[in-house]
Amino acid sequence: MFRSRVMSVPLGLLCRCKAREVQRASKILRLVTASPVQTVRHFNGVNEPHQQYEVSHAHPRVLITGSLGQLGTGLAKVLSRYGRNNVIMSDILKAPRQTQESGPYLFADILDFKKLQDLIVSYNIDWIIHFSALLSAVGENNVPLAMRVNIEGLHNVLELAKQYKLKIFVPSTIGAFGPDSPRNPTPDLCIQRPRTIYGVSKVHAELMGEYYFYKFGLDFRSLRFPGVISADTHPGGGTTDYAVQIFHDALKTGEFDCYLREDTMLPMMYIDDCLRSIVEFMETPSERLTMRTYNVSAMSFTPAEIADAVRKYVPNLAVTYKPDKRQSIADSWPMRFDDSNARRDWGWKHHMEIDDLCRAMFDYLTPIYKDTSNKMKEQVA
Ligand SMILES: NC(=O)c1ccc[n+]([C@@H]2O[C@H](COP(=O)([O-])OP(=O)(O)OC[C@H]3O[C@@H](n4cnc5c(N)ncnc54)[C@H](O)[C@@H]3O)[C@@H](O)[C@H]2O)c1
Ligand SMILES: C[C@@H](O)[C@H](N)C(=O)O
Repeated sequence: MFRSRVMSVPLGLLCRCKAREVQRASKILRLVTASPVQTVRHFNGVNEPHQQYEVSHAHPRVLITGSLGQLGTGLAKVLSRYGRNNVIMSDILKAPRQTQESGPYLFADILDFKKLQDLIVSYNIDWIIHFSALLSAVGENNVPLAMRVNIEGLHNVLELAKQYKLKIFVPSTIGAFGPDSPRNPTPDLCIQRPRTIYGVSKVHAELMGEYYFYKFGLDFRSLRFPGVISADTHPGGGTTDYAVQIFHDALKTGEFDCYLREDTMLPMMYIDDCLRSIVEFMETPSERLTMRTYNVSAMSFTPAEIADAVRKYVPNLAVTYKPDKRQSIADSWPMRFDDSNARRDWGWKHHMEIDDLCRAMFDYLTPIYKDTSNKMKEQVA
């Protein structure tokens, strides 16, 4: 459970008070700090107030970097249980109106150390959830940028988390393993020689975080995720994106071109399980963790298997397989994940299997595509 920070009594106030007044002053301060909700003024670099927000002191204040991506959008909603203004979303993109209206959203480039420092101090941050990254396929297309965002960006948040004693979560991935790792199943501890800049940057993150934990006592936590599947946001350019695209194409055209071979088995997870794992892991007391980086798993399937599952909803779906350069990335990744350590240490359990995932995707997407097609018909008529 999160323990709220103890506010210190200002020295000047104490010196001026006699004993009875000291007691009275501390009582008042205790009352003020015990109050679960306070209005906090945030200041920008020129000492102008940003805005006033009601923040809950019973819960951590969380900064999410890269929060407009596939995972951040969902996690911000899940964490709103900590209080609407306890979750600070940040990214380098213009946020949709809905995000801007749902709580604090700020521009923050992960490469800008000072700006991040300003946010952490001004918003009195307790936890950082560090999502900014270039994923596997886009990373291979721009290696220098991937090195900057995924490696330099990580250095910035690690150093700030150390400086301000924050708890920090940095996701890792099945992509942190390579062709020399055991692939079926892949355990937590084994050889890691990934062949993508994305994978290399994630091994770097795991090792740096663990180093900061042992050297400086930083509460660094990481989960290695499978390919994450969600309906409300599009994935950001990974090798597992096909498993989201198939649902959209099935509903839009009934035809799907898959860039992986039909027998390419990869670990996958539905977004709700993924987000729940982050919250449960972050809320686990440190003493229960025997490691700082854990595999988490849900299911594994091939493109042929997900196509069959999708055909229960779109029976005439036609799929063609045209492997491209993402095939060699997928061929170097785990086929199944061994997550027994996460299950043992902090009780990790997935809820969704392949049929649950298909139901959830169609429940969300079918009305949207029906609505779009009705509107198009109306326009033509
Ligand atoms: N989605 C998955 O399948 C999956 C699986 C395993 C691990 N992960 C990890 O989870 C994290 C989030 O993944 P995601 O799928 O949401 O990614 P995403 O690509 O959807 O989102 C990443 C976000 O980072 C932002 N970003 C890029 N450059 C930035 C910069 N310079 N400063 C600040 N923000 C910047 C982007 O604008 C984007 O919104 C990543 O670290 C990723 O490696 C994702
Ligand atoms: C697996 C994960 O890290 C991401 N979806 C990718 O394919 O790059």
